[in-house]
Amino acid sequence: MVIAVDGPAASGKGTIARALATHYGLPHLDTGLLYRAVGIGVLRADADPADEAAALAECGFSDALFHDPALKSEAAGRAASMVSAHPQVRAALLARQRDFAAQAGGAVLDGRDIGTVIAPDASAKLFVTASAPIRADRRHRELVKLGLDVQFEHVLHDIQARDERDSSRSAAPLVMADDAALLDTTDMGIDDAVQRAVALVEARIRTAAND
Ligand SMILES: Nc1ncnc2c1ncn2[C@@H]1O[C@H](COP(=O)(O)OP(=O)(O)O)[C@@H](O)[C@H]1O
Ligand SMILES: Nc1ccn([C@@H]2O[C@H](COP(=O)(O)OP(=O)(O)O)[C@@H](O)[C@H]2O)c(=O)n1
Repeated sequence: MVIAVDGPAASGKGTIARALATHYGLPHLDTGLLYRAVGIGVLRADADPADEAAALAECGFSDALFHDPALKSEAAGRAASMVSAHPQVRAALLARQRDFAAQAGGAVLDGRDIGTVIAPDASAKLFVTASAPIRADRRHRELVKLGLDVQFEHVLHDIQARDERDSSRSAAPLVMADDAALLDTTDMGIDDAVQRAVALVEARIRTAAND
């Protein structure tokens, strides 16, 4: 079984994807980490994330980079959002994600284009969202907990800029797949959101079994 979880920044998609992976005993891939790894590579090379060739040169990173705390920073998120708009970068990272989705037994992946591009035939697709101020509040708390000195207004502005960039790019923009179930977590705590996500996946599986 493949479960696709997409949505904008700090909507809770990673939390939900991890919980679904535990619930169904499936491996999980946070695909945002791939774009963050390229973004941080570009920044460390003192290059411009808007430069497609410079971004493409950073696509050969190893999985070890996923554990680098710098990937969590706002700067990495911003750079990731810029490098992810380059079609050649998306193409370079495609096989890694498709291979993960195709492994025996299935997988859970979260990102922006899982249900539309990476795993269009996924058994269940969720599109997780929440209002921008709520998402900014969650991300702000997360960054403060990590010991980073960031202002709420700055995080909100960053999230809104990323929403705009991710939704308006021509290569695999952030859009809800036609056959995805919408999960708005604005007024839900984590436990409620996870319970609702499991219920939506179960409903999807039941419908598929009856088809
Ligand atoms: N429903 C929720 N209510 C409150 N906090 C949440 C909820 N879902 C996630 N969070 C918290 O918000 C932050 C961002 O969640 P995360 O799952 O990483 O989002 P995303 O993967 O969409 O960027 C984390 O600190 C997480 O614990
Ligand atoms: N499948 C994906 C995952 C992330 N991304 C890009 O990578 C950036 C960082 O993704 P992320 O999932 O780590 O970000 P958050 O939602 O956790 O803030 C996003 O703003 C997107 O531009 C993408 O284009 N496609």
